[in-house]
Amino acid sequence: MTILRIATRRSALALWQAEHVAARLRAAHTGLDVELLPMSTRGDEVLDTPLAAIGGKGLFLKELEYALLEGRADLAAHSLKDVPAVLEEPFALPAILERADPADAFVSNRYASLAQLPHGARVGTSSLRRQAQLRAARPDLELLDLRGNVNTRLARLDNGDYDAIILACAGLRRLGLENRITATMAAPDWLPGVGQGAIAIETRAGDEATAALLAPLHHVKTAACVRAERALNRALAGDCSVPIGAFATLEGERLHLHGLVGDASDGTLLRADAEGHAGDPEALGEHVAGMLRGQGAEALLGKGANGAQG
Ligand SMILES: NCc1[nH]cc(CCC(=O)O)c1CC(=O)O
Repeated sequence: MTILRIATRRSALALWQAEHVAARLRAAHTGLDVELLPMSTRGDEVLDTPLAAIGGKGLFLKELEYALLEGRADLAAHSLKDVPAVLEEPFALPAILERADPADAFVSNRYASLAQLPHGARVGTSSLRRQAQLRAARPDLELLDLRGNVNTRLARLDNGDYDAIILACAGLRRLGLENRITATMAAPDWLPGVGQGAIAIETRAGDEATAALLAPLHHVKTAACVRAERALNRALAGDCSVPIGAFATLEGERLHLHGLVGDASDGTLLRADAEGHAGDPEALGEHVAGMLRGQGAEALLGKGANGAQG
C-alpha cells in the first residue's frame, strides 16, 4: 500500500491545514494511507527577532524541506502566504487548494471597527503590509509588534496588550474562531497578503508519483489568481521585507489584479489594478508591478528592512 507522509509545522493552524490535506487525499484515493509528520521550524521558535533579520519567510519552510529532501516526508502543506515568492530548488508547488476567505479581520474586544478606534489606540501587528495600510487609514494609531501563532496573538489581545489586532479571516475560521472576527477588512480598499487564504502543497521537484496523487486537490481558478499575485510580488521584491498587498479575482477568462506597495513608517500607499487573461497570470502580475514602479514603488523597495511576515 502507498503511504504519503505530510510534513507540517506544529501550530494549531498548520496542523488543521495538514489534516485537511490528508482528509482530501484519503477521500480522493480509497486505500491511500496518509500520515502527518509534525515538526518545529525556526520561524516558530524565534519570536523576538524580526523575521527578515534571521532569514525571512523561508524559515517556516526549511525544516519541512529537509524532511522532503531526506525522504522522511513526501509533501508539506503550507499557507501559501508563508511561501517565499521564489521557491528554493529542488522543490515544486504542484497543487494549490481552493482559496478560503482571503480577507483580513479586525479583531477587538471593545471597538467595532478600525474607524471607531479612539485617537492613539494601540494596534498589534508585525506585518509591514498591515502596518502600512493602518498608517494610511489612521496616522494617529500606535502600532505595536505582535508575532506568534493565532492563539498566542488572541491571548495577548485578551490580556489587554492591544486595543485591536489584525489577523487573517482564513486562519480564524479554520480554527473555529470566526466569532472573533469583529469586522472584515475587504479588498480592494484593504488588500490581503499575496496568496492569503490559499493552501499550497510542496513536494520534491520531479516527484511525479506524488504530484499525480495531488492532482484532484488542485484548484485551477485559485491557482490563476495566486499566480498573478505571486508574479507581482516577484517582480517587485523577492522577500517579505517590503509591504506588498495583492488580490486577484477571476470572472470567466478575465483576471483582475489589485496591487499595493506601501511604507509602514509613514503610511504611503501606491495602488494599481488591471485586467488580463486567465491564461497568462504572470503577465498580469508583471504588468501591475510595472504600473506600481511607474508611480515610484522603486523608492519604497528595499526600504523596509525590519521585515515581518503577514
Ligand atoms: N502570517 C501567518 C499566517 N499565515 C497564514 C495565516 C492565515 C491563513 C492564510 O492566510 O491562509 C496566518 C495568520 C495571520 O496572518 O493571521
